[in-house]
Amino acid sequence: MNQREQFFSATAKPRRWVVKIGSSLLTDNGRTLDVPAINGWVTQMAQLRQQGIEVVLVSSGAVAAGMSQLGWKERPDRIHELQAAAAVGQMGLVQTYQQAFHRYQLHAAQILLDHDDMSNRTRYLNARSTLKTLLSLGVIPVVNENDTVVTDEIRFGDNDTLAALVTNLVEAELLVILTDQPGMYNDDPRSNPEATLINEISSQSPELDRMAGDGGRLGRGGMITKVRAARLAARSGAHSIIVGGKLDNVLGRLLEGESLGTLMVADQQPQQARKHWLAGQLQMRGTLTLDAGAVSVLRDKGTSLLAVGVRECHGDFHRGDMVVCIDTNGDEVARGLVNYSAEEVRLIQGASTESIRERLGYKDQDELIHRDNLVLV
Ligand SMILES: Nc1ncnc2c1ncn2[C@@H]1O[C@H](COP(=O)(O)OP(=O)(O)O)[C@@H](O)[C@H]1O
Ligand SMILES: N[C@@H](CCC(=O)OP(=O)(O)O)C(=O)O
Repeated sequence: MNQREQFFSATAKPRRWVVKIGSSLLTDNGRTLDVPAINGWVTQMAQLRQQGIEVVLVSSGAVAAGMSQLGWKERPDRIHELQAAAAVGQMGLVQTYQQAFHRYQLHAAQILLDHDDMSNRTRYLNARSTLKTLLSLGVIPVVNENDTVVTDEIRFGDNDTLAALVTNLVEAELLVILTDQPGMYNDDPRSNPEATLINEISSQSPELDRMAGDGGRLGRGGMITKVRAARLAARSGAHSIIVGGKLDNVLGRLLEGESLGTLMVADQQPQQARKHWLAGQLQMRGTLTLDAGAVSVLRDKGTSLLAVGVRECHGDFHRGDMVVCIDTNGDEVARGLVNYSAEEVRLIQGASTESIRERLGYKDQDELIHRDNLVLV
């Protein structure tokens, strides 16, 4: 069994996907949004949902849609004009998705993010909680770059990186990048007709850089940003597939394990990768000493950490910071992203969840560290 067959085998099918649809696909030759094509992908995503797959959609297309609404024929060079076009176009883009998902009784939600949201701990945690809540509600988040506040990303037209960061954020198992080519070739097929399609390759392979060349036409990110995206996604253990978005029922066929496009394999085991990712992502800001009961439920039952199980709190941390949890012997038990600041933890340590509001005057979350944000050591 090769990697792809293993990955899509009945028992191991990836359950959470990020699907990225690029500018080169979404626009009708760069002119306007290709609504029939969008309806087709929405149908496929609705079918994935019916099979219990959670889907986060990362969709480009705001600039192109805005250009068409404003009657612009050429993509402007000035950043503020691109930003204005994106602001106009984003409305039509989400409306198109909303209407398309509505046909399947599914709700779509608009999420606009920038890279700073991913490196700022509090924003990271908030974005993650919102996305995970939407997924648990069966809603399809439709993510795009917050083009009003970024410059480089809109200039380079790169939503591939954003899609990879979202893959890390929600710990998706698979990133599917739909594009205008059937997959990644060993050279740019536009300039080299001899180029051959790569079926499967490690995302770490150094050859990929040479093969990817430079940017494509409309989106301008080209294959190199997709290769980098696959490497970023691999940090949290996700495989990536770069594949032709116009292939008939492409998402359904991928789910069936059909060998389409290029599978870029994350070499690390997902659990290991996730552990490293969480631990490496953020600096440790504090230490919580847990009582024996908390240690045992964390280890044996995989539950969230509640305030009642915390005996001591050291360090000066904020909501969203990474803390290390130790037992009373000082041995490390887990690491995780904490929902309350050190100051707050000192007021609620040892207290029941019901009494948090009484002690603080408010309650943000029941858990001190949610199990999704906790990695056992
Ligand atoms: N090795 C390669 N394999 C496939 N496509 C390549 C390769 N190198 C460069 N490209 C170019 O990348 C383009 C896709 O990138 P881009 O236009 O940014 O798409 P998107 O808008 O989907 O992100 C292709 O049309 C192709 O010309
Ligand atoms: N965020 C912008 C541009 C993003 C973009 O084109 O990225 P890509 O599809 O990776 O080439 C938009 O929605 O138009």
